[in-house]
Amino acid sequence: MPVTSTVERPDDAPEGPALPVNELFASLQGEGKLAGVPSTFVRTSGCNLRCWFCDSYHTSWDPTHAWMSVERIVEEVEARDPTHVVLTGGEPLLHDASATLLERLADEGYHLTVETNGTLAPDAPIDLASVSPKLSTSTPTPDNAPDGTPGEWEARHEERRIDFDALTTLLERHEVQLKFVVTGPDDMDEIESLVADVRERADADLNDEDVLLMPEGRTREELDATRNVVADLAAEYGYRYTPRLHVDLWNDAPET
Ligand SMILES: C[S@@+](CC[C@H](N)C(=O)[O-])C[C@H]1O[C@@H](n2cnc3c(N)ncnc32)[C@H](O)[C@@H]1O
Ligand SMILES: Nc1nc2[nH]cc(C(=O)O)c2c(=O)[nH]1
Ligand code: SF4
Ligand SMILES: [Mg+2]
Repeated sequence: MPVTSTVERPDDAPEGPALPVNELFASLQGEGKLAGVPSTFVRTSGCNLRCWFCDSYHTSWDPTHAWMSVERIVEEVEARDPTHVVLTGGEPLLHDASATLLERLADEGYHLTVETNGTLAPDAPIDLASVSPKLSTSTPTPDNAPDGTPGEWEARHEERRIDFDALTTLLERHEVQLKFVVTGPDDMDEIESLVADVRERADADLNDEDVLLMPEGRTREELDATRNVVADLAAEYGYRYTPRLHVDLWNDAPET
């Protein structure tokens, strides 16, 4: 199992700014306040966290990818003729070249969403920062980690998962949605406390309608166990519920 937090750049990577790309595809935005909007997705590989439930295993626990120059990525995006582009991962903001890509895509006039775990806040043009801070229930343990032995990742994940400086910087610079992966009612105290802390520290407002509860689940069957529980929690606490449309529609098949 790889234990690197980023992915090595090989000698034969393209010259200049380039990114390790796990997949690039057109679909509907499945999550958040833009759910349902046709969008082109660029998924980078490599993550600084290791959520036990990560639905993108091949960008975190076992990263696979091809290195693509930023110019080639822009061409592949243009070929799909989108209005909305979503940069995701893995953790896309780990890579310096993500800012370069976002600048190039902003020049082309696309609406840019970045899906991020909220531990990094580089200066980059972002129309919607879709921030998913990781709760304590995301931490890998020997019982739930994909290979049963999280080893050093349990401590590393726990230490890194919340960075208030990054969270407040994102909120002050961009339109933000905070999208929590919810496993059940026991997550709510932590969410309430995190939202209160962010509000206290940030020089920008965070409305309840921009706090989203998303059911944990990689498959339709897993969502069957969480969807209604989480929808009821959203109604009870006054936060927004977000579905996982790509799981409901396509069971999270690759390139959806
Ligand atoms: C694979 S992550 C990539 C972006 C970034 N690393 C992050 O975690 O926000 C994309 C989105 O999927 C969510 N996600 C990952 N695994 C999930 C699961 N098993 N159930 C629900 N959401 C999940 C993340 O919280 C995030 O909102
Ligand atoms: N359709 C679709 N919508 C998404 N929204 C966020 C995604 C992600 O993996 O970041 C995602 C994804 O993987 N597929
Ligand atoms: S932060 Fe995102 S990409 Fe990284 S392990 Fe967690 S869900 Fe997966
Ligand atoms: Mg996904």
